[in-house]
Amino acid sequence: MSMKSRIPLILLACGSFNPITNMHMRLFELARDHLHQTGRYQVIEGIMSPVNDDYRKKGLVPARHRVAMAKLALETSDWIRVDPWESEQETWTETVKVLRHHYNESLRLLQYKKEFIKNKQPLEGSTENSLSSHYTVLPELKLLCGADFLQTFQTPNLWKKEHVKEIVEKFGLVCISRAGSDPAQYISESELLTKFQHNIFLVKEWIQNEISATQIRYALCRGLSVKYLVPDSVISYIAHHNIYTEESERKNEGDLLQPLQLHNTTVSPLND
Ligand SMILES: O=P(O)(O)OP(=O)(O)OP(=O)(O)OC[C@H]1O[C@@H](n2cnc3c(O)ncnc32)[C@H](O)[C@@H]1O
Ligand SMILES: NC(=O)c1ccc[n+]([C@@H]2O[C@H](COP(=O)(O)O)[C@@H](O)[C@H]2O)c1
Ligand SMILES: [Mg+2]
Repeated sequence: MSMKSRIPLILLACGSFNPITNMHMRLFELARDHLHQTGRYQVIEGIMSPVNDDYRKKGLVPARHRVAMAKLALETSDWIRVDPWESEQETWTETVKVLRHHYNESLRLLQYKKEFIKNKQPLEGSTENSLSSHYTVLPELKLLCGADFLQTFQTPNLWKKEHVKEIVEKFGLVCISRAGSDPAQYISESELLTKFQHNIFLVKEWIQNEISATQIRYALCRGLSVKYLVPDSVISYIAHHNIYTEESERKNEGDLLQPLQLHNTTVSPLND
């Protein structure tokens, strides 16, 4: 199958990115390699979507900083970008709705490109660009995550069942291995995930590491080095704005709307 006849695919990663780490960016690289090796897909774009401040996870610093850090980190990527849409909404947005938004955006872009072709106007950069070689094919949009994310599907009241169904049935998942998580087991334990297994891509990271944003924040609070774990540009930004401190780590502490209770309480503004 030539690259041209492959299905164009967009990867979307949702999370706190508090702060972005080298591993967050590696997720995209690992996923793209894996999908290309299937011979069926061409990954055309990666989107990182930092969660809204209203998610109220402990230690979550303002989205403007998380977005700014992700932008700095992704300056060296020619295919991954950060999208602030989710972080700019009035409240927290459930992940399936973020997927729907970006799916609709890719539809709009396709319509726009088709208009250009109809009017026989030359499409900007249409000769070499791999993005525009697919301008008449609707891309698939898949949710990119780590194996611990898959595990949260099992947490009571955290995800609506119809949302999980829509994610795996309509969109699809690409899940990267993570120490301490066994995604194949989570799938086998879930009737729903088993049913849509064909739409869940499990990717093994052979070069194991255990970078976690929480550990990065702890190191920063203690004045320890995080060099080579997050990009230098992000380290400078953190130092310049003094973002991660003991005080920032106490943010949302004891909040009744901690993520684990998202769908558990009637007073939560996070419910619809
Ligand atoms: O400690 P926290 O604050 O939870 O930070 P984190 O490193 O888990 O990072 P996020 O929650 O922001 O994760 C965003 C996504 O990245 C995934 N991810 C982060 N670090 C990873 C790692 O080392 N290996 C595999 N997946 C990872 C994670 O599963 C989510 O799907
Ligand atoms: N019901 C839902 O849609 C739901 C529930 C819990 C977390 N999430 C998302 O999963 C991600 C989890 O990120 P963290 O691992 O940083 O907590 C966030 O993007 C959050 O919005 C979605
Ligand atoms: Mg996490």
